[in-house]
Amino acid sequence: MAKHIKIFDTTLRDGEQSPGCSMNLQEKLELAKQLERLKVDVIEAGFAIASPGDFAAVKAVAQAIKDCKVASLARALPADIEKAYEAVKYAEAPRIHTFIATSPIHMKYKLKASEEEVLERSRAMVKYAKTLCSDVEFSAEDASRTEITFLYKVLEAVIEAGATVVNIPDTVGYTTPDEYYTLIQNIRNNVKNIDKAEISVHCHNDLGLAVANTLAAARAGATQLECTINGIGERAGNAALEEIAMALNTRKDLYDLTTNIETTEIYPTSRLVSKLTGMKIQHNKAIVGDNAFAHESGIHQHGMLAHKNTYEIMTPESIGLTNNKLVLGKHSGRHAFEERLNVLGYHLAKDQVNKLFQEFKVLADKKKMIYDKDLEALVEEKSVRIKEFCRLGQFVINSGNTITPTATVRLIRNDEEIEEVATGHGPVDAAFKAIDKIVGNGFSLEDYALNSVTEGEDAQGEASVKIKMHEEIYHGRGISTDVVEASIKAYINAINKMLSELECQEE
Ligand SMILES: CC(=O)SCCNC(=O)CCNC(=O)[C@H](O)C(C)(C)COP(=O)(O)OP(=O)(O)OC[C@H]1O[C@@H](n2cnc3c(N)ncnc32)[C@H](O)[C@@H]1OP(=O)(O)O
Ligand SMILES: CC(C)C(=O)C(=O)O
Ligand SMILES: [Mg+2]
Repeated sequence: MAKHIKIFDTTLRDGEQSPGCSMNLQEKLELAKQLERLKVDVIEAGFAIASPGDFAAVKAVAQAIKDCKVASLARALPADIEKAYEAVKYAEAPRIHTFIATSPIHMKYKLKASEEEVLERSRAMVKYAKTLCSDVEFSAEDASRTEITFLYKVLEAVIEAGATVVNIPDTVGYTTPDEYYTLIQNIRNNVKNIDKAEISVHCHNDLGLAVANTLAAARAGATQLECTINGIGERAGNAALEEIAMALNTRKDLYDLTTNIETTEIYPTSRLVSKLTGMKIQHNKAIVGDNAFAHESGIHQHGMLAHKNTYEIMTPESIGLTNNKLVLGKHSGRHAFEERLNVLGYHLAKDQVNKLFQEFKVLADKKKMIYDKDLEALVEEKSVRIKEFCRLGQFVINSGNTITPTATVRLIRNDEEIEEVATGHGPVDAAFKAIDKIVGNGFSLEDYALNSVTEGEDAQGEASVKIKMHEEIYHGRGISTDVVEASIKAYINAINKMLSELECQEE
């Protein structure tokens, strides 16, 4: 009988620590609901004390999620632990996740604390967390570089203090599969009362070994695996949930382990994370990359035609990927349209689907073929998860290599038309400056990129922008066959997101 192993998703906490990957409250809620559909066991929703925005997001996730445990990270400090509990206490199954570094280098230079002090603080803070919450996870940060007998001592102390889960992080992605296997096995064999707690592992990808290390730990008897969607996370990222889940699923013969993961929700979740964070998925990424199920060469195609198992060790359908190329056209109906949106990770209210369906028909009249990426761009641009504070009326650009680029932009705000003119370094810069004049500034442009969304002469250009206000980043996307129009729409989209978030915070 296969053993069950738990999946702890930290996309909303460690994943969000990826540079440029921050999400706002609505986005975090949307992702948490998708993680619930994916059936992860634990959602680490954030680090409650890090900022008021983080606190609000952890609390909102705790209130919304019914079927997963919800955790908040906390340093081994009373104020952190209190804040974490204040946010997660609304969950059906709340967890406080407290941590402290145990390696010599972290204790000496970062914490400036002796082994005795760290041991005592670990014990005391788990004990304190237990007075608030019955489920307490303790992480020995940088465990893989910790002196082993000290690690045993700390783990014994926190288990005695009531920790329900002990996590053994490879914080800096330093270990290797053989070494990590032995570490987990040694912990199982040498730590007193280890069977009273779950053994969790948390791997980073600095050497590209995060998933391999996680799987080695699973074989050695770890009972909880920490990971993120698309492997996003601090530096080179965390172990990728989709790779772990599909490795365990595909190699049941080897691991004999089962998870609760609903694998057909993997692809939608991956797309959603990419959209929300603005972090593109490399084409050759395992499981969820564009090429993961593409067969280019003749011998492979011949093999596939003869029998799919010649070159496919899992089916695209098993991760929720169905017919990912040409999808819809102008004769498609609402049901097929909504079904495709679900596959792409968008679960929208009926009125939102109806609104988008009208837009889709307009696009389908212009474009012969509608691809997934056209649909994603449409949803993002039409901003179904945010309020439309302002929208583009019209714009005129005067540009060339011998004149100063000038833009006239007219926006519609509360049915009022407002027009401004500005010059810039190029047509896009001029248009953004004209928009700044209308909406006022106080935010800055952090990033701007332009890509072709699909192939062919009617391919659409997709602009993506990131703007920053009060340390929060807002992503905007815009799509058009005209790249200046795409850029303007992306900028307005980001501004609308920012204004929606500010309105939410005021409520
Ligand atoms: C491995 C990981 O992923 S750890 C999680 C990383 N995530 C984050 O850091 C989230 C974002 N962080 C933040 O917003 C801020 O760093 C905060 C709010 C948490 C803390 O901010 P500040 O109080 O300004 O402290 P700052 O970040 O500069 O320094 C960290 C302090 O916490 C201490 N500290 C670090 N880890 C721990 C711990 N686990 N337990 C107790 N104290 C700790 C450090 O020694 C330092 O203390 P000092 O101020 O007495 O020197
Ligand atoms: C806080 C801990 C679990 C962490 O993220 C790490 O050590 O990488
Ligand atoms: Mg980490």
